Amino acid sequence: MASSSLLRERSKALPKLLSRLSLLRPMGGGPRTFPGGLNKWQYKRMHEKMARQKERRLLQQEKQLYQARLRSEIRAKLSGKASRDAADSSSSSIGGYGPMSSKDHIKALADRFMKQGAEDLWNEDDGPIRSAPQKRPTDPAPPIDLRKLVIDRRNLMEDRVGESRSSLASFDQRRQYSIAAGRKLRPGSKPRWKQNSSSEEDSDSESGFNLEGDATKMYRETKLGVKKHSRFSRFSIRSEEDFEEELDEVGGRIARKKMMSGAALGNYDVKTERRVPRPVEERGNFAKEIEEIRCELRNRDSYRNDARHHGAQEETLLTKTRFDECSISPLTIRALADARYVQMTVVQEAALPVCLEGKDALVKAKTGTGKSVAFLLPAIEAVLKATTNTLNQRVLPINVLVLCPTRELAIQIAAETNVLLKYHDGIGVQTLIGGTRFKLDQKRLDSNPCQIIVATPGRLLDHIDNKSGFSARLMGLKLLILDEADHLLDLGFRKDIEKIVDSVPRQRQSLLFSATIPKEVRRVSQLVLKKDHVFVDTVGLAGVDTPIKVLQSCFVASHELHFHLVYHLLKEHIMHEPDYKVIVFCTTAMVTAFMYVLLRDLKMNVREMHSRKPQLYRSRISEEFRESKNIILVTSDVSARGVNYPDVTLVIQVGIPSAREQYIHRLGRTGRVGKAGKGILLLAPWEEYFMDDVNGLPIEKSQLPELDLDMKQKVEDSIEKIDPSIKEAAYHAWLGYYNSIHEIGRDKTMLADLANRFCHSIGIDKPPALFRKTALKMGLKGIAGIRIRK
Ligand SMILES: Nc1ncnc2c1ncn2[C@@H]1O[C@H](COP(=O)(O)OP(=O)(O)OP(=O)(O)O)[C@@H](O)[C@H]1O
Repeated sequence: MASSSLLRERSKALPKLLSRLSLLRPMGGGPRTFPGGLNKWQYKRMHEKMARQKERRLLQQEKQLYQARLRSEIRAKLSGKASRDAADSSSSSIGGYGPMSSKDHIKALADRFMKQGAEDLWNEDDGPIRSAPQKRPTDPAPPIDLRKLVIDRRNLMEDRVGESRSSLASFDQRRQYSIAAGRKLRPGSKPRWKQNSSSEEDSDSESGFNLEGDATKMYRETKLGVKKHSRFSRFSIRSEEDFEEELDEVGGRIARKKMMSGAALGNYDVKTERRVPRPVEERGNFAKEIEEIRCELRNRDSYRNDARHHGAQEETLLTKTRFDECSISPLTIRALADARYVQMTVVQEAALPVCLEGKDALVKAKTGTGKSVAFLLPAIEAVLKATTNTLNQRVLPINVLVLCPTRELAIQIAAETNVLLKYHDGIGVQTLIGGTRFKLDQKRLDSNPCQIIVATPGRLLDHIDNKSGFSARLMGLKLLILDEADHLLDLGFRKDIEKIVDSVPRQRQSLLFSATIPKEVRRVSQLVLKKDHVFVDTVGLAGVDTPIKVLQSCFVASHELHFHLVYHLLKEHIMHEPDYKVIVFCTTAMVTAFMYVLLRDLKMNVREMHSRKPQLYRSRISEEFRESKNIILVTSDVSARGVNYPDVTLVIQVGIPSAREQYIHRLGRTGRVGKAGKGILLLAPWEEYFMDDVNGLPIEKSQLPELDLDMKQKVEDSIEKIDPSIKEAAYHAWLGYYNSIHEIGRDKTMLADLANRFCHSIGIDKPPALFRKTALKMGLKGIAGIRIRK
């Protein structure tokens, strides 16, 4: 018995032994298996990938060291310490100023990373973040400086005079937007396409980043307060630092000028420029002046509202500048004319000169104002320029990469590119987006090589990592574009963007576009942009971020009434708008699914779109909604940004948007290209705090309408009929969404209570149970009102 079982064991072990031996076989002939059951090629590719990753890691470290060193040198130079250090240390000096001692270098690095707000520049490899030293609580609050208040008031008066001028200018049909640039245009100078030939001096100053030249020039210009004007006198041109400072100054003027990036130069970038107070006798009665200041401040808001009101009538989108005035290919101009694009929009007029010049730019313009064309034209020019140099290359390089946050947006931009490429036979564009088969992408790339790729970050990284030869093609990249840049630089996408930026050449032009650019994004934009990039802002600090012709209102009602209200508002709108086209935004995919089923049951012509739907379905619905009238699209945030559905008459947002920016983008699906539109925000009473986040936007709080009893009953009957699994999924999704919102998610007991109220509103009495793991992850285990699955 024993010997037979031994025999059986041995016979089992034999195949394993043989497979191990096969690894040791000499090279040549016959199939071989490698550890993990990989074949030879998979094994080889795995090793190549690992080697690439290692190389990338090393490069990254080296890059960081280099950049840190460079920053230290700049800092040392600006503080004048370098020469002393050079004298102290025996090491050689570069260009007249020596490197810092290692001690100073470490101190400088610490300064730079410990600066408040530098967390975004922190890298995993840099080690843990420590908070900046806090101000001691015992520090007495600074006394109110009455003199400063009076001086501030004078500045306020100046601002007001400036504003009334600009408002007059707007009556004069002139747009106001600002370009914050490292290089400034001279008074009366023309944009590139208007100049016969650029002077040598100009091209010298633009070539490369001359540390000394640029910094000194910027300093001189900022210090002297030089404001230069281009041919487009309506552009106010400011250095980026001016702009940053202005942002900081909103709450009251600070007599300081910041130079270079605060995060990069530590304290050395702060120049103190004292305002000289006027002698006392000149100042008159302080008390009276202070009272006037108060009055001024009170009036200021109403004055701005007035200006906005007038602006609403005056805002025009198209400028007098025509596309054929700018130096783009005649073939593109023909295509533009075919698409009936003759005059430029404001953002195109402002951004094209900068982008065509080859400068890095961060561009902010309202939703629906033609940003896509503003970056696609330079994209085509970049390909044309690159093609002349790459005619004989065996592999066709990818010259332009456009990154978008959503698949629908990528498809739309590729379609728009094709419109502009109508007469360019040799140039192609392709999309790389999730939700399609990877193999199909590969086939398309091989059979139909293209120079322009429009991609979502995840799928692009798949190709970089897994498609042999793709990274090599990316080495020909000349222009990187981030559409909806603030979203792409958000935490959700940032890591992917960092990886993509690491996979493309450093010598490239980068353009970032969005309708919203929060301050924090301006800081991290340096992940992609060069330091001397240009900031083109067609909205301006005093401007409103939303289209002026869109009427915005807000209803506050308890959850139980939300679905009834949505139905009522839709009915009303349909009655008054024969060609209605409505988008209803919900907080999550599953809440969207619930809303869709409800409205469908209420016999509305409704479609649904969210991330849980297959890509083919999403594309079909997107196309149908674009082409149709008298239709309602219920959607999650997949449709919030960039997608251009023409003639949307109403946007309803149910529940709080994830951020102010998201509110603006969702609203921007209506009122495109200067058209009129309507936006309604529907909040529960406890969500009303969001109104502070959208402070400054012209949203009017509206009275709740009387709800018809029959209609109420109808909605309740429909809710009753909805499948319990849809309701359950909606509850779970709702809980997840609000848990992730800081203001609500931090008080778990309250969250559970609110979730129960939502539960009632969708017709469930008892909240559905959560998986133990999910509850743990969400920090909801053991919270009253949260049920856990047994
Ligand atoms: N010069 C032009 N003349 C007329 N129409 C234009 C012009 N440029 C763009 N458009 C139209 O403007 C509409 C909006 O353009 P686009 O989608 O590029 O806006 P956007 O600024 O990118 O909006 P969002 O911020 O929502 O992404 C499109 O329908 C486009 O066809």
